Amino acid sequence: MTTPSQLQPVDWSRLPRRHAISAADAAQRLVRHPGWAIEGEGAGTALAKTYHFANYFQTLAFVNALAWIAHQQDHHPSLQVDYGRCTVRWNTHDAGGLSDTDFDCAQRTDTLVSTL
Ligand SMILES: C[C@H](O)[C@H](O)[C@H]1CNC2=NC(N)=NC(=O)C2=N1
Repeated sequence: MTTPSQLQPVDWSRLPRRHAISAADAAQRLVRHPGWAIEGEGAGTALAKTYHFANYFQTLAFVNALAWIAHQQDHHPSLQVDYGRCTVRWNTHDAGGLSDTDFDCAQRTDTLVSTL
């Protein structure tokens, strides 16, 4: 039987360094990410989107699949989980705001949802 300890380790050293991007730059990038919104300000600025699901089980299945992306990318979103929806907020605390990684992970989240 395969257990999590037998999975290949993720080589996080290959991930790009994370730099904060300006509010103007973030607003420009947002147009390429339908349904996502920029919330908050300063270090608390986040890229947010709410996804809707048929029931609690499907919502949690999404959360578990997203956990794999978070693990691979070494980037961990804030999640608000309700019965049939989940709000995902990407923010880079290391950079004190938004970074390329947040937009990359937003795209990965959309791609995941499109395959569920
Ligand atoms: C040491 C570790 O790589 C860092 O703390 C990572 C982990 N996960 C992270 N997740 C998020 N959302 N932002 C970060 O800056 C971040 N940094």
